[in-house]
Amino acid sequence: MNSAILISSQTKSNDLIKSLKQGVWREFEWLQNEEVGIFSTQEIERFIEEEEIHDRTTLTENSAQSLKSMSSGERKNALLNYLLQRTFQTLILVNPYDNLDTEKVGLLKTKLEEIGNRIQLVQLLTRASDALEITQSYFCFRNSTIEKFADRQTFLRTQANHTEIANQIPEPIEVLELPIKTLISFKKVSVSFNGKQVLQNICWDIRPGEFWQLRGPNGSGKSTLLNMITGESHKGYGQDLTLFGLKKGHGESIWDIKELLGYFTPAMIDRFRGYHTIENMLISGLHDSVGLYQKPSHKEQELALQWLTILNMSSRKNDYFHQLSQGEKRLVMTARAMIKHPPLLILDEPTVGLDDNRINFFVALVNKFAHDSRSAVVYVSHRTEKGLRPQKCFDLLPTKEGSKGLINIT
Ligand SMILES: Nc1ncnc2c1ncn2[C@@H]1O[C@H](COP(=O)(O)OP(=O)(O)OP(=O)(O)O)[C@@H](O)[C@H]1O
Repeated sequence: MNSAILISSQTKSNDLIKSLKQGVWREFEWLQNEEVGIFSTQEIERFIEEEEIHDRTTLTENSAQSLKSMSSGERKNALLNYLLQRTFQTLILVNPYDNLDTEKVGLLKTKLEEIGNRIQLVQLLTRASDALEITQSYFCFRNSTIEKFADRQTFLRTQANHTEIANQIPEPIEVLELPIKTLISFKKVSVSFNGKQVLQNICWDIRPGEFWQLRGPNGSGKSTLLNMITGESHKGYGQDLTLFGLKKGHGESIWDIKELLGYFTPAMIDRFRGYHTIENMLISGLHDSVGLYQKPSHKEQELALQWLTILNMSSRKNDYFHQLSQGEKRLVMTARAMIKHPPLLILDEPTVGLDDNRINFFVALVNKFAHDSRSAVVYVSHRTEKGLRPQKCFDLLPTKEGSKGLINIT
């Protein structure tokens, strides 16, 4: 029986999977006796860790490329191919389309519908609209219980409506103004890896206050482009790339860049292991660290409280960050990236894994921030996020000679 279970971004999917396999839920008791494979981003992260720490290349035995250096789409394919070589009777899929471009989502759906005729699929989804057409029974995991829906229509009706944020975005303590007209300037920048051309003659200027969406299919070079801005990639050296008025490779340090940048990508949370309160986590955005390592000032605490009020978390300022759900952590980390109104804010696929309710709130927050602040915003996403209002899109269009860039005014 192919099933879909709607979960929220608060749900700890690993715990839910464990309880499903242990037969805690009557509706899924049959899972106890099954060979179960798991298809999720967390599983991919686990295999990457195995590769890095133990040098085990389970998913990439027949590939010249490491799992870590693969794009999200390539990683998903590697995991799916691995799972399909085993003899599982059931596959549990956790948000299988996260990080995939529209074409890959279509291909994966076709593949899963075909697999769903042979083995059982249990989909754990934060977005109701992701449920496969071949799904036969629909559930929701809410208040620690599993509830059954009468049919697909009732299940789909759970999707929330668009929301707006009424509060003004809090002003920063210090305004970071740069006396320049262009924050970032790529002029005919090209990148290749091991002879494979990824980016070709990219020209892109980001000016103060602009709201961009960066789009492109899996592997088109979005992260490669962003990594040249954040300093995570050395591919910008020797090219015509200007970051905050400084030509790349002319003495700028990673700290100079960090000061001017707000950045959030969900992987930051997966790698973060520290113990900090939510309040301190937010304030750490003013100090360019993840987690606070000094006593916060009264002004900083006041500012954090204003942000927590926007996030509807003001009563929880002293809770520990690691105790939050995935969705709550995302919101706190996004606000952390916004708190100092950096000249440039980069949000890299921030809504992956969030549920429909939270996505609506998140989109409203980003729209509001882009509108109220003087920060430029670059928002990376495969999905056309309903309600998001970027002014311009930078589209990467893959060709045999690497991706070309195209600017679209929305
Ligand atoms: N360090 C590396 N070594 C080899 N190849 C790499 C490396 N980094 C990126 N690539 C390759 O460059 C291409 C672009 O990767 P990138 O991660 O920038 O794409 P992306 O558009 O961000 O993809 P996705 O949407 O899937 O995250 C991919 O084919 C990827 O495998």
